[in-house]
Amino acid sequence: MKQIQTVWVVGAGALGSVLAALLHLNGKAQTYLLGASPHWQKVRDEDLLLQQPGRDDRRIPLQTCAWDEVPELGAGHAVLLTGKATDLPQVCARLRPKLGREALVFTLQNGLGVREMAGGLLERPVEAGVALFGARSVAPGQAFFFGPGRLILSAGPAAQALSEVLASEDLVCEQTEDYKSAEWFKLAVNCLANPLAGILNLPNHQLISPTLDPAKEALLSEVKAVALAEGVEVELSVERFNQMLRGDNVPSMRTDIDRGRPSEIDFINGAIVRLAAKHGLTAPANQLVTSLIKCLAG
Ligand SMILES: NC(=O)C1=CN([C@@H]2O[C@H](COP(=O)(O)OP(=O)(O)OC[C@H]3O[C@@H](n4cnc5c(N)ncnc54)[C@H](OP(=O)(O)O)[C@@H]3O)[C@@H](O)[C@H]2O)C=CC1
Ligand SMILES: CC(C)(CO)C(=O)C(=O)O
Repeated sequence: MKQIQTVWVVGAGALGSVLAALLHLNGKAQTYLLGASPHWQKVRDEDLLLQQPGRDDRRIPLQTCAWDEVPELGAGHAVLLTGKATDLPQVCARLRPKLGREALVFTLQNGLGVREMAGGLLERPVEAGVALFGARSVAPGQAFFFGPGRLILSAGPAAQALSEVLASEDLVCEQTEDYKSAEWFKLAVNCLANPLAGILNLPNHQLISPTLDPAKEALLSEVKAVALAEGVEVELSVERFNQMLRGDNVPSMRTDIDRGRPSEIDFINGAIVRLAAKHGLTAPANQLVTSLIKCLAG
């Protein structure tokens, strides 16, 4: 059986910081947070402040690693790609020279085709998972974890090995043989939550307002039609979406707009528009939010 001794969490954002903290708290693998941002620097200098609704704040003494400190990564090492999909080309270019064939690589990022893109850039198979929970960093050195969460991994020995070191009562790790359905389910959630939060500047618990249900229905019906054309049935309804997104988190696309950096829209609603065209369908609602987000964030 594969075993993971060391985890390199690549991408020191909200998701990466929370995962690194959970790994650290489990204590089953040595964990390093790899990044370069002001947030990463603050964690390096002063630890991570982990905040979780209903829990006391905790300071987590995460080990950090700068890009020029990364050693050769081989057997027993796992890399979790957790930064923005838009940063993958630069991240993979830095990572590739360090990666031995035996190291495991997982992408836990949102967006369609991210796994294939990472695999192409790294010239190796990449495992994947979808993170069904919210995370947010509102100030350097701090991260909110809207847990407990679920992580659904593509089934296999690598997923088993990651679950051994990552699973806890705060994060249930599941495996699925039908990863495509899990990926599309999460994509559908993101196609509703992310552009609406981005455009309207609303947290999750306001996105569930019935006033927005027609907009969610319009987006979701197009996502489902495109998914069907791709051979996937998406088992999401607006009702289920409204039950899922009850927390205080603000979807990550809003953070992109607030920080003035490119959004992941091309991997989310933009992917629906492209695939609709490929199948001779139209996706006007997804096209609309894609152009609005591009106007706000690029
Ligand atoms: N946030 C969420 O709830 C969820 C997010 N995801 C997905 O996870 C991936 C990462 O998203 P998320 O963690 O939200 O992204 P963040 O916006 O928190 O972080 C993205 C990158 O921004 C840089 N960064 C972090 N903090 C700061 C700061 N204070 N100032 C300037 N730059 C900063 C980091 O760069 P560096 O690494 O170079 O240090 C980091 O990798 C995306 O694909 C997203 O869609 C998936 C599920 C839930
Ligand atoms: C599910 C959601 C919307 C978490 O809030 C997310 O994946 C994101 O913020 O990108």
